[in-house]
Amino acid sequence: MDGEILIEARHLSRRYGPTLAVSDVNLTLRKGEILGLLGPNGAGKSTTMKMLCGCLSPSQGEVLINGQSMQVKPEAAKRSLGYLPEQPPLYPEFNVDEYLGYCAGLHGISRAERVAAVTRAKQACGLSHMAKRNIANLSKGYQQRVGLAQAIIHRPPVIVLDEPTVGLDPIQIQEIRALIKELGREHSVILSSHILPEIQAVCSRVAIIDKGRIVFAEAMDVIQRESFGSIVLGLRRPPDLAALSALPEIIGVEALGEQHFRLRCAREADPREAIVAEAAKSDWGLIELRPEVRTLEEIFIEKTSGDVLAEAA
Ligand SMILES: Nc1ncnc2c1ncn2[C@@H]1O[C@H](COP(=O)(O)OP(=O)(O)OP(=O)(O)O)[C@@H](O)[C@H]1O
Repeated sequence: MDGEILIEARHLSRRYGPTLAVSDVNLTLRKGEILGLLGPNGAGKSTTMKMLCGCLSPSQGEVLINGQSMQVKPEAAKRSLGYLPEQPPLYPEFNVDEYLGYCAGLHGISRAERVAAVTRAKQACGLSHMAKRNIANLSKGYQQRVGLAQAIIHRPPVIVLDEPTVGLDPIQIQEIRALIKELGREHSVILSSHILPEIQAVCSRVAIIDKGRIVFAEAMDVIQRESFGSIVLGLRRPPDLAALSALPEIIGVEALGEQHFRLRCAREADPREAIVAEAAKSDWGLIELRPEVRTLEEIFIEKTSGDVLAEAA
């Protein structure tokens, strides 16, 4: 994707004393993207999000928001950014209008423009009918909507959401995911989560973080296309492996048994037709041809299995 780059993290690292929580992370968020930062507990998601938002200084590296360096020009960088931390910064004794008006003021929105800004944010987050309700009396789902409304009150091009559905019930989770997708039409979004279906439901791209490092990053549609990354082939009269390796767009061959093979396909390739044609021509006796689906879950477990096993233990 070639959209304008709105967040660029370059070689970000962060230490807490002896703990290296984030190590040499490079990330980009482009216009129009919803990027999911997925990782097991303790992987470094929150630390990364805090550094992206300028709430925590990196031990090393740099963050650019809309071309402005968070380290050199934090005010300019923060103007382009809305942030919903894991614990939303709500004042329970305020009503929704009061709180959002206060947040608008913090973002430097003039008094004359505040009412319009609050109205717009309430509308975008489905809060118009809750305007006079005290935040303390709202359900957790509606409190999260208020958290999202404060993140977009100054119409930033980018919003950063740290674990936005934690602690919500299943219906609230569906609603907040739908709302994030809706906000993604107007804003580019980066959200962190340790919930795979969340990333699958909401994001256009995923980066997996494990032990402070980005171990995988790819567009969702490529993952779905690439889930077709290999083919299991069964042949009654197989040739030698070199002949299978020579098939078009095959980049690796593994024998699964005497008559079964796993063929790894080149990125975005679909060599099925060519394989069938060659098998017929060379009389290999084709008995099976099955694309293998590699789900995000499998990729996640493969890339983070150490942690998952440790957690299970
Ligand atoms: N203030 C701190 N002081 C010391 N260590 C910290 C601090 N904050 C985080 N850590 C450690 O840094 C590592 C990364 O933590 P972080 O909160 O960024 O991970 P996370 O992926 O957001 O996890 P979770 O999903 O559990 O919130 C963990 O080992 C954590 O214990």
